[in-house]
Amino acid sequence: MIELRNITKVYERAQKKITALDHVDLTIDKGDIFGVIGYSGAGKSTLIRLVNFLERPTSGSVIVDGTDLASCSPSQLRGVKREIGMIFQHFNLLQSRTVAHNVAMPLILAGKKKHEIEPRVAELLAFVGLEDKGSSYPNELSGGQKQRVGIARALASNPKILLCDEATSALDPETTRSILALLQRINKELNITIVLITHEMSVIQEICNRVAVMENGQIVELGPTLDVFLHPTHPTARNFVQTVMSTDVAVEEQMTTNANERVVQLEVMGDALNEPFIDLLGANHGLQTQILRANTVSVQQTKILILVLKLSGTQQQIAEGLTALRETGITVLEVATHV
Ligand SMILES: Nc1ncnc2c1ncn2[C@@H]1O[C@H](COP(=O)(O)OP(=O)(O)OP(=O)(O)O)[C@@H](O)[C@H]1O
Repeated sequence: MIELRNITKVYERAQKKITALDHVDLTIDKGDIFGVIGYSGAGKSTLIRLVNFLERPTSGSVIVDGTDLASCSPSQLRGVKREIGMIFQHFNLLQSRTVAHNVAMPLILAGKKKHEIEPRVAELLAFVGLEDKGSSYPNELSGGQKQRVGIARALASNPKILLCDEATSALDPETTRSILALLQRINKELNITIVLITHEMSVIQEICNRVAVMENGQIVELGPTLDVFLHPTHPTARNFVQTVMSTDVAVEEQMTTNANERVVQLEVMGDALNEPFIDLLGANHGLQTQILRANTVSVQQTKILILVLKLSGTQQQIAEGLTALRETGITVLEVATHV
């Protein structure tokens, strides 16, 4: 649906060159809620603004729905852009216009007639839960309500893609959750592909099915959100994951002094969560189990239990116990044998 091919973007300011994007390749599929995360200056805004050609690449191609944007005439480009809505951190509403007028803006600009605009605006306001706010002004609304107006406006021209530029960064956690739930509805009910940029891993965790981690204009980690959460490889990805869950196994946890001990990390999800697997390690395999650490985390409504266990028993008992765990569908990572 969206392809960025070998994109480099260099800004020139006062004869200084700043490489904001450095040979970026990225494919975002139809139906994705795709998250881009990175620290300030990583290149996230530049990347998202390329998708609707608010920025043009210095080199490389931006392909949206099969169309190479560089090859479009101005009128073709306007057509492509109409299919891409965008919402912003600071909402970008016209303060002197009513909520209804703000939502109607794209329709007015597209030359729609009043009798078409009014029912569409009412429908959009109802969709975002602001049916009674049409005649209010933006400064009479809360931050969350303002973002709902921004969302209604972005949806007015029936886009296929919605770009979200730090859309929840100015909102409190509760309001953030309600806006993220609205974005999920937009993705599911309206079949709109969503690309969002954020510096908060909790946003990625809540709604994104795939994520790219950026640093210094490059994508340093890319994959399904669950994979990146469970097995981040790049230090920056690991740092972001650690803002919402602990992943490192402490040094003391890795120490076992006995050849008949093994420290393992288990990742348990789905049906395996209902199994008495620790009891079975004792009952069926004669193993003693000490829980060193237990964490639960939810990624996109999937609950995961992460356990670090110290198992004590003969080598054979341990091997059989680990096989039984794997057969239950549990992922077993061996943290350490003995030192
Ligand atoms: N219009 C511009 N002119 C010059 N340099 C720019 C411009 N826009 C961005 N940059 C530079 O490009 C780099 C990437 O910026 P970008 O805004 O894409 O990063 P970001 O990850 O979105 O950061 P933030 O989270 O702070 O918005 C930064 O070094 C920034 O200073």
